[in-house]
Amino acid sequence: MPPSRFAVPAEVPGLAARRIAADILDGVLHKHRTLDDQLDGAGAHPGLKTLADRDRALMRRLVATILRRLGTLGHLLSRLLDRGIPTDAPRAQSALLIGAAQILWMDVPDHAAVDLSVRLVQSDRRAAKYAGLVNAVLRRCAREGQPLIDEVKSQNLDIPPWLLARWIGAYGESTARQMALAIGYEPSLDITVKSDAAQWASRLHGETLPTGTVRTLLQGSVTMLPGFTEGQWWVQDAAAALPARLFGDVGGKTIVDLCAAPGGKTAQLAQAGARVTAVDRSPARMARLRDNLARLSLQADDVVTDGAEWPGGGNGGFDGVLVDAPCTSTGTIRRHPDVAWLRQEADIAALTALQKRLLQRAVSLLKPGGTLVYCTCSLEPEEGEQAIASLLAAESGLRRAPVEAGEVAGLSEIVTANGDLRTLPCHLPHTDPRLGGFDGFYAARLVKS
Ligand SMILES: C[S@@+](CC[C@H](N)C(=O)[O-])C[C@H]1O[C@@H](n2cnc3c(N)ncnc32)[C@H](O)[C@@H]1O
Repeated sequence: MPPSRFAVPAEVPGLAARRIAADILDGVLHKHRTLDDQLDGAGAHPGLKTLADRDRALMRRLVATILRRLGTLGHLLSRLLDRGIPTDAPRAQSALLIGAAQILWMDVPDHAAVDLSVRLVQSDRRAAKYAGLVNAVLRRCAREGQPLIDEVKSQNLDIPPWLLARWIGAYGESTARQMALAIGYEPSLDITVKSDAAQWASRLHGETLPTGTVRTLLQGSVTMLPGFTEGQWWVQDAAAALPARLFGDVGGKTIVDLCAAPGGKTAQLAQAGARVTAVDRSPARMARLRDNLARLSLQADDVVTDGAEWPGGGNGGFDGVLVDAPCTSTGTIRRHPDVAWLRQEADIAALTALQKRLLQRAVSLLKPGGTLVYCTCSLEPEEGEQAIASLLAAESGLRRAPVEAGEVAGLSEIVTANGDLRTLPCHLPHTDPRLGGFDGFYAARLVKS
């Protein structure tokens, strides 16, 4: 049997983390695989298991930084390379990106960043011939990189042009550029607590947002943090925590969560006393929902099926239905920077068709007087405002129940003129920008007559 390449003895410290980062980066950029898919579950990179916690955290941060700064890095390398990035050796490209990102944005000494990238190319058959080039370009990057990226700071190169153009169309030039700027910062860790937010904010070295979410800059594995194993809280962006609250008092009510996994909103509803039926099409994601609920000691019925086809429980309708629909996820780019480069404009049409089917089914599952909450983590109006406008135009038995600012901690800037929620990455500004911002979410509340 050939020796595993992850079992090579006495490797230079830190090289394995860079090699795995290069593999994962290649996965996103050349094989169109998501980061989630490569970091967790059955498709996870096999080398991850061999890394110490610290190296694994560094590797994740490195890949996320590169994807968050990919447009700027591409511009920089094109300025430093006379003949462009070598196209016949993907490892040369990833070694350049890895080296430059560490030099410019991470706390890694320049000489170590250059040396590790040179070793990366030397250990790849096709890229080895570029070792001298990688060495020279990264040394230049250490000397000249910062002024070169400062020159293009205002151009928002890290959001793909098609997407930035859409945001300018939807939100105006100034807001769209503020959104792009906010997405450039590393995201905080946001946590929904079962109770006593102030105590958990103190224990997790964070702060409590006006909406009740605990926000911290702690890094590393969340499973090691106090309260995780005890099931006292779960990870959930502050904006993602808002839609489930639009049902108001759910104690004893029957609520279907039609796209439920991995269960953040199911957990909120169950914690608030609802009798929840969690539906999701993905068996793997539903397994995560079950694990999460078990850790949190919360109960929900679960059904693995296509929510757009699910006939319901046959009990004459539910008090509430939540549709947290699959979407382009462009509101989550700060947390999932691969989304910016994997999504294409054509995806929007396919997803809006699915969102429409799920909404139609949700309406039929409601009893008269029941409440429908629809939300997406997308910044694209087709998946938010326009989806609800079309539904209201088609269903005369539905009316909007406008959200009041008082229901969302008085944050009137996140309530639209129609009474829907629209959070943006540039909302919730903070003196430390790493502690500011929301995921981009849309939510509407409708009532069946
Ligand atoms: C935005 S995520 C839901 C997140 C979840 N509500 C939470 O708060 O943790 C969308 C989910 O929809 C599921 N999904 C996609 N198409 C579906 C369908 N036709 N029926 C039911 N679930 C679907 C996906 O598997 C995914 O888990």
